[in-house]
Amino acid sequence: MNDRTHGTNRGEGRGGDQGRDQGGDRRDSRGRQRGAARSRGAQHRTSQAPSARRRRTDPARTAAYDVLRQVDGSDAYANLVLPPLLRERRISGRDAAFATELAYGTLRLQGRYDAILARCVTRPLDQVEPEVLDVLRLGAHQVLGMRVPAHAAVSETVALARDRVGAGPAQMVNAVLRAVGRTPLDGWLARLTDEAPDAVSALAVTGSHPVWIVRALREALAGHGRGPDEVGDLLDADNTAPRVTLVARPGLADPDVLRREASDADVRLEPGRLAPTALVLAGGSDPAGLPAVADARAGVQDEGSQLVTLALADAPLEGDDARWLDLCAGPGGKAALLAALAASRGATLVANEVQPHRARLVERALRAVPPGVLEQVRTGDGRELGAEEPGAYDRVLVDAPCTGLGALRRRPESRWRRTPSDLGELTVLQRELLASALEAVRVGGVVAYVTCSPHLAETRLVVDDVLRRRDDVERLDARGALRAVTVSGADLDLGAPDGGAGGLDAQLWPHVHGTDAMHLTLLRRTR
Ligand SMILES: C[S@@+](CC[C@H](N)C(=O)[O-])C[C@H]1O[C@@H](n2cnc3c(N)ncnc32)[C@H](O)[C@@H]1O
Repeated sequence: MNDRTHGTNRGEGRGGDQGRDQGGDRRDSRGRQRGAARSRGAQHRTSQAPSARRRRTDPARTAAYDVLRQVDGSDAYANLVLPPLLRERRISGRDAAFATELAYGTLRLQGRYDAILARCVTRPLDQVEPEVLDVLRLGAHQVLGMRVPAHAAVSETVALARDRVGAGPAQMVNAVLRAVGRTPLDGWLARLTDEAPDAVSALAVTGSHPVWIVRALREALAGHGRGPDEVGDLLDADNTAPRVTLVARPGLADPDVLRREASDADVRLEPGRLAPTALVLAGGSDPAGLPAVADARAGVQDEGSQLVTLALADAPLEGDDARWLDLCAGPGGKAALLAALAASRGATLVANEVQPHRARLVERALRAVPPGVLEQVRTGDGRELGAEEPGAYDRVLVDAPCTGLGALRRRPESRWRRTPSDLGELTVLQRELLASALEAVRVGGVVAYVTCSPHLAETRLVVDDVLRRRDDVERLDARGALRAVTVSGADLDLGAPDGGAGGLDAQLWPHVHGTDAMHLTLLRRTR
């Protein structure tokens, strides 16, 4: 047992502080809304006898519960369900932050909490009603992950249980959460580690990831030139809410001007650590309301996504540099950055996307781009584009559909939904899209193969397999290209050159770079 095996203190600390701070001025140290009891009391004192008073549940906790139910019951995505729900119920500011940390944190750490709850509930967990189980998970996260004092977490969660699942289950919730709270998190993690059959299972249960993902991440770390023992830190990073990062699209928004505008609107932005286009939210209100974001001169975008896009745009190229293609463009984050860069070079962009509704999102994302730069948003299968337009483009981006194992921190439930069988279909599609891109690029032109997954089957193996079938493509130095676009002086630790890709491919990591685990391979058509 070691720090890594527990693998959670760093992430938990951050998540915990965040959760508690977010309870700040309108939430007391028990994670309760300040003033709520008083106003509730006033309301009830006039109309009801004490015995008839029903305790109103905290709106933030109720919102988090409703998100969990929709994720579990309707296969919804938490990050699509929560924001409109908060808006609808007029939950804002620190209450919204509390609800967000409670919902997302509970989902991320569900595997760990289920293992702990299984040791406190008398029947097997799969025999507990899903509604009750979600209440228990929310309670466990408050007690063990958010540092809401156990007595407050228990009483608030019991009130939620009474409101949503009835008095009987509420008693059970009370007993179970008291049992959970009797052992501190470190004690639980030590016990789960001791009781796990092997080291990988111990990491999986304490770090709250499925075992197959832990295995795949260990292999990816080793395969991309890092120590497999870093996996504990990686799981921690996956369990920590990512910082909100904006892109100031070159030529459309100047990062310094954007910072000043943001500061006037009570949004504190700091320069990104790695990408010259990146600004990181350091405090204040939601940046979505900033004029530059509202009119698409800037947008929310992970710093790793910015770096790989900048690297493609700056990769050395001889001859024409006039037509660029984004083969898998929806919803348009990278296409918008590419288009802004293309505008400054006198190039044009075709953005292709197979799903019509996502193609419309691409159009929206590119609405600030000067006229004439966007040639077309093409709605079609990227696998066919190479044959339709052979040799027609100077730079091509293949941001391939993938498992998203590199972005687990921002999709709280996805680790529990993905299965190893997803890989089969995706990796066939990835090969076909890359092959099509290599047809669409001109001789001498550059293709960037990008995934937000570090899985070797989706990165190295796809590229190796496609290249094995042809002798007209060379691998370029993606690591050098990434370094060349990184803020000067920043330490872009890309690990040991990975032998399989000739030491040329680049892999970013949440625990090293603070970005999603973006993969970048750069290729050139030689003839
Ligand atoms: C990883 S996402 C791209 C993200 C995008 N580049 C961005 O930065 O906003 C992959 C996209 O590929 C699209 N896609 C899936 N199959 C495709 C195909 N056969 N041809 C073109 N696009 C496809 C998906 O609908 C999805 O929008």
